Amino acid sequence: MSDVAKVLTESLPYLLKYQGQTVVIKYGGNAMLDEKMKQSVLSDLLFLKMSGLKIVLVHGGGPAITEILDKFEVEHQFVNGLRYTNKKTARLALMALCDLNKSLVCDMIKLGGKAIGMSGVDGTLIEAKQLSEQYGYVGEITRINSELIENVLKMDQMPIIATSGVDQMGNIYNVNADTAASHIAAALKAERLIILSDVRGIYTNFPDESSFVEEIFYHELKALVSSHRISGGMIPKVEAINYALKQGLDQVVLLDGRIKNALLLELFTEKGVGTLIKR
Ligand SMILES: Nc1ncnc2c1ncn2[C@@H]1O[C@H](COP(=O)(O)OP(=O)(O)O)[C@@H](O)[C@H]1O
Ligand SMILES: CC(=O)N[C@@H](CCC(=O)OP(=O)(O)O)C(=O)O
Repeated sequence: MSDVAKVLTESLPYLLKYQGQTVVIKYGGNAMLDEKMKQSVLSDLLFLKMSGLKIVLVHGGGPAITEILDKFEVEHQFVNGLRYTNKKTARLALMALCDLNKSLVCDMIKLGGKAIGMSGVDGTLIEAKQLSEQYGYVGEITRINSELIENVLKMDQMPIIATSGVDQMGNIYNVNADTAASHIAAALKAERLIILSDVRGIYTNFPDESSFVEEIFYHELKALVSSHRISGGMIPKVEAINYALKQGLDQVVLLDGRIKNALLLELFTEKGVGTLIKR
């Protein structure tokens, strides 16, 4: 059998396994910076959709938000991995994320796919309230309009979601994209949540390459946060993973969005390439 035929044949059990399953993919802003890799990730997402998976793409855009804030000379800083946000920052974050959102939709169309881009503000997709005064207009999610996402999926379109939130008074909140992805996965009762970042996975002693782990239990991950071996943007990810696992997902996978075909290797081969976090 040729190598190509072998690969195709071996993918059959996975195609059957994932048929009709909902998979939420969180695509981080740092992993999106390389244009070539971005196109490759989008092409893998389209491949997965055409293979019968219900793909929901939730994206971040930290670097794009930073760029726009710098351009408008708005001061910004991160506290515990979350960006302190005032009213102006929340609007500029929405602006940057929506711009990115539409460019992802255009890229998907160019690849031959069908996608609908939405922010969490549209249709109150992500309803939020103030998390704490400490962070200003950073949102804590109070409800996900899962019906809206399900309807988009029913239309055979890929939902692409920018994660700003809104409250009943029309106030805009800056919602961390990992947090949003975990709430969306839980609300949709998704089979899987995959977080695409700019790191191979979890390191028990970051950045020591030899401390990379293929599998880890959540309680072990939590211990790494307590001992300060997990920091920065990884902190909201750990919180998000906790939420998803508590809400019933069996596992969450952290993957390097800069590895070519990481998603296909993770879903369609025996051995994944990232870190699997279990309950
Ligand atoms: N123990 C750890 N293992 C892996 N990454 C870690 C760890 N502690 C901190 N990090 C940092 O977390 C970063 C991922 O978070 P972030 O930059 O916010 O990504 P994204 O833009 O994908 O949301 C990694 O690039 C790494 O610098
Ligand atoms: C509250 C908060 O920190 N919001 C994030 C929202 C974007 C995000 O989460 O993007 P990444 O996934 O690329 O990090 C921010 O302002 O950067």
